Amino acid sequence: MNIRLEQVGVSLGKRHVVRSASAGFAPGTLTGIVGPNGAGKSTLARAMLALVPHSGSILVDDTEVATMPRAELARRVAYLPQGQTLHWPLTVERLIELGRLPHLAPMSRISDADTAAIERAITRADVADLRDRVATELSGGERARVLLARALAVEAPALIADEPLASLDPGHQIDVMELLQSEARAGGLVIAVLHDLTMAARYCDRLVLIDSGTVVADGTPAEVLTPANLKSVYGIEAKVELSGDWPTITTLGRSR
Ligand SMILES: Nc1ncnc2c1ncn2[C@@H]1O[C@H](COP(=O)(O)OP(=O)(O)OP(=O)(O)O)[C@@H](O)[C@H]1O
Repeated sequence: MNIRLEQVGVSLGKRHVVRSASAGFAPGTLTGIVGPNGAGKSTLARAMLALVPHSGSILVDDTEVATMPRAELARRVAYLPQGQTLHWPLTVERLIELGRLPHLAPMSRISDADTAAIERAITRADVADLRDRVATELSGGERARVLLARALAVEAPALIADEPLASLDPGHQIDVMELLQSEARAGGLVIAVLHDLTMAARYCDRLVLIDSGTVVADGTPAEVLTPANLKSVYGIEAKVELSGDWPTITTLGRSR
């Protein structure tokens, strides 16, 4: 499975939120999409799920996403949306079960294979202790892990996670990044929208840096997270050390 973006544009209202974005995503790779607030990261992720109309082309294995039947796209690309609110007081287990919906024929019940996938997702996202809780009563971090479990339950060859670390404590941030990395190591195509550059540098194989709706850098963390890029895109002065296995970034302050 491959995802390829060619000259993608997205307009919301009168605003050109994504402009001429081109990038390719391959199996076995954890790619971080980074960039400042409002850069267009979530919009680009949503375009890859055909949730907003786009110009240019977004190809999933040579098929344009806009023409792909919704259920097929949902089976091929799992999606963890940003900051989702829950409206129904379902148990955690029932909520995670919803991840199997793209696999179910109309009016059919979940199969043993679906149950096994749900159990794998519960284990991988470390939410077994929450399975009988009512999802609307969870803390922000607990909810984030449960929603990740729902996305994992799809067992799609690709996963797009929009800010999967939001509201997580440091330990669970590491757990989630290790989980995303292991999905990629197992052959998955994994894309994560991230704000934490240290986590992005440490765990991602590749980073795509977005600014004002445009891809401004695309490469290894060391290639992308340069002091010059951090200054021009985020407006910060930062020290980048390349001595270890991944670049470490110390933010020194706003650039003047
Ligand atoms: N429905 C909409 N109509 C008009 N503009 C919108 C709409 N939705 C989002 N935008 C604008 O599009 C731009 C990109 O938004 P997007 O959510 O993709 O950014 P982002 O990079 O994910 O930001 P953040 O890091 O803050 O989550 C922002 O300026 C936002 O205000």
